[in-house]
Amino acid sequence: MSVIVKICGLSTEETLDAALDAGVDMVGFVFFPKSPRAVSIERAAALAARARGRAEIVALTVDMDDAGLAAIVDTVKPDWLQLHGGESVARVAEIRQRFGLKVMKALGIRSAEDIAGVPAYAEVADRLLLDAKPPKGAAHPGGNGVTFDWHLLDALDPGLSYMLSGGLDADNVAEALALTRPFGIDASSGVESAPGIKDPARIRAFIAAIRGFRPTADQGRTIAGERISS
Ligand SMILES: O=C(O)c1ccccc1N[C@@H]1O[C@H](COP(=O)(O)O)[C@@H](O)[C@H]1O
Repeated sequence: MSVIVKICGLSTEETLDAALDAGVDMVGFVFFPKSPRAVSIERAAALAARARGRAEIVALTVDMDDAGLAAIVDTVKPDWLQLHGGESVARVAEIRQRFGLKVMKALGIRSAEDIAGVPAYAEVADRLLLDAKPPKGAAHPGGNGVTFDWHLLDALDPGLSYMLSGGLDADNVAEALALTRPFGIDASSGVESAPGIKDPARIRAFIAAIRGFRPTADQGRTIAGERISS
């Protein structure tokens, strides 16, 4: 099974088309007002309509209440809700139940302690996204373009499925893939020319780097399949 690719924070037709034409699997729209990638619900709905059937549509939210989530779900009609804040295990389960959509929970990783908290979320989320913890004082919990020590993921149960993000770009994604075993890869700032400005050439190069990655024999790498919670 090949690694799936998500490009997050798209906001224009041109860059959305570049990702779709390059074979992206998931496209993400950011509903976090402080982000340079934030889009209105109406803008996201138009972009989602353009992408539907070609890639899965992800609505990225941060500690959003039910009314805000309902407005996005009703108008954008995403396939996934990405929860990128401090949502508790119980809140993730509640959102999944209430909206009847697949839920991807993003978890920030900086230390071994952060790894210890991952399995509980695997019980309630349809997918996990392991991202770098934001630098101290960062204005948003993701999209900061920073990597983390990928070796920390060695401590995870090999059967646990996850997507990887955090500072990934065309230059470092092969190394990340060689050291980890993600189900999918997600990037935002690494495919931009400036914060919030996606770059079609960088999107193409990033997806080509992932599609062209071949593990060496001694890496003996396996990709864990999806773990769908019941
Ligand atoms: O992209 C954002 O602006 C954003 C804002 C708030 C929460 C999450 C956000 N992005 C997510 O973070 C990952 C990693 O970003 P990057 O590649 O390091 O820039 C990104 O893929 C989004 O899922």
